[in-house]
Amino acid sequence: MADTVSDDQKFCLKEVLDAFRLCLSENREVYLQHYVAGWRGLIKFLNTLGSVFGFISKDAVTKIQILVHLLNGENGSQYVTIQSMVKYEQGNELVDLTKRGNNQESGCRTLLRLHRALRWLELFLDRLRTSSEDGKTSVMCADAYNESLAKYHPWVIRKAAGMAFCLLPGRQAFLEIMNVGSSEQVVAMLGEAIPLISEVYQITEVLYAQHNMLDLP
Ligand SMILES: CCCCCCCCCCCCC/C=C/[C@@H](O)[C@H](COP(=O)(O)O)NC(=O)CCCCCCCCCCCCCCC
Repeated sequence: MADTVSDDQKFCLKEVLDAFRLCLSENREVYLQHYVAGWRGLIKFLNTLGSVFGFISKDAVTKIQILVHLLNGENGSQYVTIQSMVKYEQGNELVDLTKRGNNQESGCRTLLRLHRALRWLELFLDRLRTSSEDGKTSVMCADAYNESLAKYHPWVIRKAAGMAFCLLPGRQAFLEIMNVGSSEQVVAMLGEAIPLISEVYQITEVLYAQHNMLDLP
């Protein structure tokens, strides 16, 4: 039977794992191109979950597009790594530091939103990896969200997110959408992916802290 979803739209955890592996340079810089690719892979997953998640996917896609635009733009060479982006945008006053101004679509503030979401992902995937067969994905997702991203979101977004989480598929179906194989194989691959995601997160967190950019408006 013909598959209605073509291969390049189909989510595969391996693709995300590979992207986050490629993110790290030898001297622990983070390649923006692969960071964006990792997010693109994750969005494919979100899109398989149905239209209730559309408002989340739409926001993430908008942010990815801003970064891709910068990467492919005339100053693209300044955006090779997150480190070079921070240096370039800060050095050229391209970031709004205290209140929203002319630089609402800076790479730094845009990436910060995804960076905060990456912490949610790390917490969620770790819960998924260590959960029992009857673990509830909606609870894992909500707990991870409340521990991370929720504090940056207004009430109305938290409410909408909470409602969407209740519609997540159960653990088994969730693991199957990852297209890796048996549950044990998915769990093993998560065990490989989470430390990489965590490392990318930590490097970015330290960099943003050093530049006082953890609260960009
Ligand atoms: C698997 C279930 C997916 C649940 C996703 C959990 C995260 C919930 C986030 C709710 C965000 C709602 C949309 C709007 C957000 C914006 O207000 C807000 C602030 O932006 P602004 O400063 O430009 O106004 N934006 C954000 O915080 C960025 C949110 C980006 C969320 C990306 C979530 C991607 C989830 C990918 C799922 C992958 C599942 C993992 C499987 C291996």
